[in-house]
Amino acid sequence: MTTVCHEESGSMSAKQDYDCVVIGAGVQGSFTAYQLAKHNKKTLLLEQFVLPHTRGSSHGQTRIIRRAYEQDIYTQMMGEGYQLWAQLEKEAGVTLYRQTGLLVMGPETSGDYPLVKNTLLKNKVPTVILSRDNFHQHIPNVVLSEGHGALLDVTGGVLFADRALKAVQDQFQKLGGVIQDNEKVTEIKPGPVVKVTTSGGVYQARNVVITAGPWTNKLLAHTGFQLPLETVKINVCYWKEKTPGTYGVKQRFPCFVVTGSLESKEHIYGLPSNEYPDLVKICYHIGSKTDPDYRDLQTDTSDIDILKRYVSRCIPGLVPEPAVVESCMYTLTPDRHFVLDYHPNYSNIVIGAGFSGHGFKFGPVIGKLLCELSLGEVPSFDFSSFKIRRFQSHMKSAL
Ligand SMILES: Cc1cc2nc3c(=O)[nH]c(=O)nc-3n(C[C@H](O)[C@H](O)[C@H](O)COP(=O)(O)OP(=O)(O)OC[C@H]3O[C@@H](n4cnc5c(N)ncnc54)[C@H](O)[C@@H]3O)c2cc1C
Ligand SMILES: O=C(O)[C@@H]1CCCC=N1
Repeated sequence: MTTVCHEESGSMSAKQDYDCVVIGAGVQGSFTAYQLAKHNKKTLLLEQFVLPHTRGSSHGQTRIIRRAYEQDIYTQMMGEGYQLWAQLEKEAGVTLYRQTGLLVMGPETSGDYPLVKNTLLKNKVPTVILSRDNFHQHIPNVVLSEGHGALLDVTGGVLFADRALKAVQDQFQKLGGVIQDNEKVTEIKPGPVVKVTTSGGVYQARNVVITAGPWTNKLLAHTGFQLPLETVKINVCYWKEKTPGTYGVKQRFPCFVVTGSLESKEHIYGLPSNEYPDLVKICYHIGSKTDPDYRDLQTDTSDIDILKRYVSRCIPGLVPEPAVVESCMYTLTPDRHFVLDYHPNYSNIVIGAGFSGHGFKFGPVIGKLLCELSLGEVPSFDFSSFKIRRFQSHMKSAL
């Protein structure tokens, strides 16, 4: 059992016991805590900021959901992902997903486009391949670049991100889970019982899950370990429609990604106008290095220049100057694949990190896996691609 103490006027007063403490209430920590509570574990979810907040990676109204990926593993994980999102919609009585389709465009014979096409077809995902001749008929108001292929992942769409985070946190609390926000974890003392100190108290638990997004290495430093992670700031740009509704979610305009190649460095994605009237979200997938505690001091806007050129060339119905710019962060691994694993030195500490700018859609699947790892259960999918040992050479040089 777990003892929880709070320092009040210098004295320590005992509070509730917990089986597991989850650190970080972004999408991954919230789904992990929810799964643990579903398994009747007394779970505490700690968050440094007052919820909801906009300082990490999970805020904002929308995210893309898709099965279109270069690698089978993600396409297959999303098979279960869609089911788990639908389950949460049912439990919480809210709509979290809107199907729009995902338009994938990119150099037809090089880079990621042919890999994505192959994965979709191999995994029998409903897909429409668009020819240059019929592209305009299906997707008016978008210019397909010379040499690019185009296809539609029919399952793609928009996830209502803020609403989803609230829904999963509410369900967690309904199951008896406890959220303590405005409590920053300042120390982790590993051991058979892990001691977690926050700005508000001291907690002990047999199991801890670290889902701290861009702050992961700051927390892991307390355990004498570092992952090869890099945090980057993304300028989240919204572009005004010249004619309102041209690219609207109600007009069934799809989400889209432009895949890159060695020759074409465009890694761009967009979502239909929805959350702000007449504004389409279009971002560049490569950001500038930042410290999560000083995100606003990173003022590089070279990504916006790339986007302006792309918008004026390929999305002619938009004003090629962003009307709104917000901020968000990616936590990148060297290979852009996730970290889902036990701490290398402490088997009762589980780490979920490095979601590399594409983790939101997987939240329900990742929560399930991190819960299984924390409970010592056999994982329901093969997570070998996400293990820490793949970074052996990076870690040696980092330490
Ligand atoms: C601009 C942008 C667009 C994206 N688009 C998509 C998309 O279309 N589709 C998609 O699937 N994914 C997308 N992603 C990626 C996705 O949003 C992230 O992978 C995901 O949100 C990561 O969640 P997380 O829980 O790991 O991190 P976070 O959301 O950052 O959560 C970590 C939490 O830990 C808390 N924390 C950290 N340190 C402490 C501490 N010491 N004590 C207490 N709490 C602490 C933080 O405050 C934070 O709330 C996008 C990301 C960005 C930035
Ligand atoms: O994860 C996603 O689907 C989006 C789109 C591609 C780039 C990053 N995030």
